[in-house]
Amino acid sequence: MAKTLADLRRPDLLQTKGFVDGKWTSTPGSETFDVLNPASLEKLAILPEMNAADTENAIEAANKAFASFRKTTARQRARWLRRWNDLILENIDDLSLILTLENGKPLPEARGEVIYGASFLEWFAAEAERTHGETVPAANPNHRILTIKQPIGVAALLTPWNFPIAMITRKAGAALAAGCTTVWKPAGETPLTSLALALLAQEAGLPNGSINVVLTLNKVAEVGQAICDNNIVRKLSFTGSTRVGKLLAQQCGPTLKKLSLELGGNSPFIVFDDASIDHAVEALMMAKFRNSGQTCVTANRIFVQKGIYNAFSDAMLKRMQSLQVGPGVQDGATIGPLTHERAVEKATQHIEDAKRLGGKVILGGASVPGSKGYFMQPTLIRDMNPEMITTREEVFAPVLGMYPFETEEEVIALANNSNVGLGSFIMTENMSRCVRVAEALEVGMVGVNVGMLSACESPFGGVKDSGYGREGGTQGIEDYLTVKAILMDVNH
Ligand SMILES: NC(=O)c1ccc[n+]([C@@H]2O[C@H](COP(=O)([O-])OP(=O)(O)OC[C@H]3O[C@@H](n4cnc5c(N)ncnc54)[C@H](O)[C@@H]3O)[C@@H](O)[C@H]2O)c1
Ligand SMILES: O=CCCC(=O)O
Repeated sequence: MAKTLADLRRPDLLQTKGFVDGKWTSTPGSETFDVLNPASLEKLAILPEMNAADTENAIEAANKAFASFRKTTARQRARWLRRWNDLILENIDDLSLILTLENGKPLPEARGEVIYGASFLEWFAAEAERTHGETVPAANPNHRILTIKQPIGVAALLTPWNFPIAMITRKAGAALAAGCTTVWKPAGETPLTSLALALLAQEAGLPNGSINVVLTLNKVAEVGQAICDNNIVRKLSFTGSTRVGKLLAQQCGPTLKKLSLELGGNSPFIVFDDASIDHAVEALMMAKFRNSGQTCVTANRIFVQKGIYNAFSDAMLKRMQSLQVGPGVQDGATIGPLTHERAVEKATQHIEDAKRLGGKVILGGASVPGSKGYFMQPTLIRDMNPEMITTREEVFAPVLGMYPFETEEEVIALANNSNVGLGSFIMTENMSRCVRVAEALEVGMVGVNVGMLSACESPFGGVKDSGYGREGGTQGIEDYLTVKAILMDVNH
């Protein structure tokens, strides 16, 4: 029997209200929205549509809490984060199930995301105590200069639907470790995991008001504007599309908030003639099909050198034929539904466009007929060329297009011919080439003979229209800190 919400060991992890100042809240008579299972379109929960006034209350609560939270010791915050990490891992079965039901990803992948998400809490718990200042040699012999790092203030954390657990822990772990209090706005499609995380954070002892969760699906523009306009919010971190990232950056102009924007990508995946085919195929399976292709760093343009093109394409076809499309709760499913309907339409348009411009579909090529949910067949297209839409736009679906190339210089130019620069992947046994190409790519991250760029200890982020700021790594906490210089006259 496929699992449902009735299988939760702790039914209280399914919360259906906003979370403000440590209390579950909804305004009586307020509008509501439905959270749907993208595999079946069944309703999972009905949540309150929160509005600008609710958002202001959440910001006020975070501000009130900041007065005392900022003074807590880093060690105390680290203890809370570690306890939160432990509680998340203790409840991994329930969190994975809620994640699979609201987002669609297969249960084993959901478990992977829970572990990945929790790892940011453990990482930032340790980083909390490493936010050292400096002593600076002063030019004036009577002066001494120190720097200290302090929490920037209330942080607004806006997360997408593709990694609803890991994206919030990556932001909130850093913010709370730094001593900031937070207002979360999860994607309306996948808010249930954020609510479960907030509940566990409260159990871990994090003080009231340090985490507040605002819920909306249809009033997202109003809530987003209320966050941007509010002077109390000193930091905004957003993961999502470049379009919305630019809008938020404009809206935050008047209040000069510090921003972290982790936006769209268009990752090149480059296979050179000297690559190990088996290894490159497995790396591409990971880079392309994680979360059914809905990852900001997903391999989007697969460049394969001519000498290996046919052999690689045959091997990839064979490997892709083993993928199993199905609801994420179904045993053996490796490709779940896409998270919303727009994604199926977009992928279908990309496939039709590639066909029209000479691409050859050798596997899949359409949505899954007769299914209620948002299922797309894993699709392999050969003979892609730069005129096609997927060369410029991320497809965000299990659709893989292969482009032939001849030389290293040519593929670097092709890879860099993009307005975004987030992830990239290089497959080769030649280490000198790895270094040359990695240095030449205009991106924030390069995977060399790996299909995964994600690790809590590694800085994650992009260049160009992929945004700015880094999450994770030693850099992640810095985005939530300000440096204060203290200049002293020691002969006074
Ligand atoms: N970088 C990523 O991880 C990521 C995540 C989601 C989507 N995307 C890209 O964006 C494309 C479109 O997906 P989408 O339509 O869900 O992305 P989107 O950018 O519209 O939505 C992402 C998040 O932004 C929020 N949002 C939307 N409008 C907002 C506003 N005015 N103010 C504040 N928040 C707002 C949404 O609620 C959601 O939480 C995808 O196909 C993909 O290419 C990238
Ligand atoms: O899609 C955005 C983030 C994915 C990741 O952290 O691996």
